[in-house]
Amino acid sequence: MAQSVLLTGAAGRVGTAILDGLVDEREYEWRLLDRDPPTEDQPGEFVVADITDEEAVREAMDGVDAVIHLAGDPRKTAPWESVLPNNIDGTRVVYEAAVDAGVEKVAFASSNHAVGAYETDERTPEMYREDDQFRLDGNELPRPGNLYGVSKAAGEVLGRYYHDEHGLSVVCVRIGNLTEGHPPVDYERGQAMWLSYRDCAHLFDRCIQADYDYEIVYGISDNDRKYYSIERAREVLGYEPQDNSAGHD
Ligand SMILES: NC(=O)C1=CN([C@@H]2O[C@H](COP(=O)(O)OP(=O)(O)OC[C@H]3O[C@@H](n4cnc5c(N)ncnc54)[C@H](O)[C@@H]3O)[C@@H](O)[C@H]2O)C=CC1
Ligand SMILES: O=C1O[C@H](COP(=O)(O)O)[C@@H](O)[C@H](O)[C@H]1O
Repeated sequence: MAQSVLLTGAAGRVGTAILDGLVDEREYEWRLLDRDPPTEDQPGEFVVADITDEEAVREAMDGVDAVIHLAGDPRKTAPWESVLPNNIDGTRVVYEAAVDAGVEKVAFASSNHAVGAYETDERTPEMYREDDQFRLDGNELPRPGNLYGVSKAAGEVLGRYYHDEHGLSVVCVRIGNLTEGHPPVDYERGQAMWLSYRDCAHLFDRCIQADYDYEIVYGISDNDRKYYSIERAREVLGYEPQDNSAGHD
């Protein structure tokens, strides 16, 4: 039987990359959720709801095997008044409803900004370059450089709690810079953390398919320039990225 997957934040950029890459490739039964109604035909049932609405999220979770949780405020400048409800409380609501519905796995869209403060003046810009050996691998403590990053670190810790106390399988994907078609231009940091649309779709597909307990992995393509290791994503999820920001100049 096809696995049923709830995709929150389905109308956004990451949601679009995932759906574009997987709809014809995989026989998932998609349930899509976003507070913004769809503007075109969708490949599954579309629930218009806010993730802070506990009852609506519970209903959307019914019969679901796995959740890809993307909904939230993605702005690095997002104020506390927005990240507290949308990114922190909304994420708690999603995990809680997943546990209550007996969902097996949740993949949480974390961010490079959960660890942005590792990019110190002493390390940059050298760490964005190919010959630099500095790597973050997911074992380091969060070190956010803004309140958005704090909210993503909170989502990761909530996932740890729902795994340890309730047995939910959780993978937190610290997504780099998702840009369609080509890596960011004239932006070394963005090139080091580029995630192509097809690698993004493949990575979240692996989050649905693989078995894990609690994991933090980096979501970037196989870039020559990098300061995030993708080894854990390869080992645990079977992630095999095809793109590289090198060679796009
Ligand atoms: N695009 C990127 O490069 C990166 C994205 N991320 C994370 O990935 C996730 C998706 O990001 P994007 O697709 O780029 O953002 P986006 O803004 O394009 O999509 C987010 C979607 O979530 C929905 N949403 C926001 N708050 C909601 C709420 N309270 N209830 C229901 N729906 C809500 C919005 O309507 C929107 O469709 C976010 O959590 C973001 O923090 C993390 C790192 C990098
Ligand atoms: O978490 C996010 O990170 C990406 C990349 O960060 P940036 O500081 O290099 O722009 C960002 O584009 C995205 O909007 C955000 O959600």
